[in-house]
Amino acid sequence: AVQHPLWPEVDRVVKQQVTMAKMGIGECGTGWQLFAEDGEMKMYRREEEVDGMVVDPLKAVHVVKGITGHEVCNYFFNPKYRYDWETTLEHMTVLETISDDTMVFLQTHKRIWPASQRDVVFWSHMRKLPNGQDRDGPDMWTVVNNSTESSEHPANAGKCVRIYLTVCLLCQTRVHPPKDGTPISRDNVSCKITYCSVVNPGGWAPASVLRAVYKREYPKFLKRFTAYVVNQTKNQPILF
Ligand SMILES: CCCCCc1ccc(-c2ccc(S(=O)(=O)CCO)cc2)cc1/C=C\c1ccccn1
Repeated sequence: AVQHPLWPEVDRVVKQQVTMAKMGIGECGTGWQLFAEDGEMKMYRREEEVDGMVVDPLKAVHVVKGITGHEVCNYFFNPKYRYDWETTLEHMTVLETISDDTMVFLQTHKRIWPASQRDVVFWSHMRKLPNGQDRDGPDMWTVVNNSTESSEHPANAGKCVRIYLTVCLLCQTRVHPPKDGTPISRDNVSCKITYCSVVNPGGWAPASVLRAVYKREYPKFLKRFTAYVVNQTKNQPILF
């Protein structure tokens, strides 16, 4: 089949992001600070600035009972659910459907005072990853979102400041088979979620405002999103 022009970049960025998401915090270089903790969820950030702008990389690790990596990635990737869980989303447009696992989105996010409103254009790709070492272990699933250009939606042409982001959601399903050989239920599955993101806020925004936004929004986002998946799947057959 003829390759889409974005495909080589998608494949390269996905492999690079998955490699980094798999690395423990200790292996990801120095300077990571634990800035939020809530039960199984741990959120780390590194203070980093590019051209005087805060681009603090974020890495969150969470373990959620009762859901699988395939289910988590479906609800994160599929646009039909996004308004249900993405609280800062004002508008989302699918600019292009490249394949059933690769799409291009335009999103405008609610204005966060005193900064100006932001928008973002990114490709999003969902993929099952071979689990390599232990053959019979459950697979890993990932969704990678990466900013891209759109000639129809040039950056900073309207009221919004264009942000640039790379996001990786990496999910590993864990199955704890019941001792008595009864069929596996949702009580026997859990999902280890690693969420990595680097957001360049585009135009200038005060470092204190950005860091306050990230500190408030990211824990809220991950808790809300995972609770949403638990609620959506609780009475459905398990999707491995
Ligand atoms: C001054 C404000 C600067 C930036 C505001 C902002 C805009 C967009 C985004 C953002 C965050 C995650 C994604 S995604 O993971 O790809 C899921 C799909 O929506 C896409 C966009 C982040 C943020 C900044 C903070 C912030 C943090 C967690 C939640 C919401 N806002």
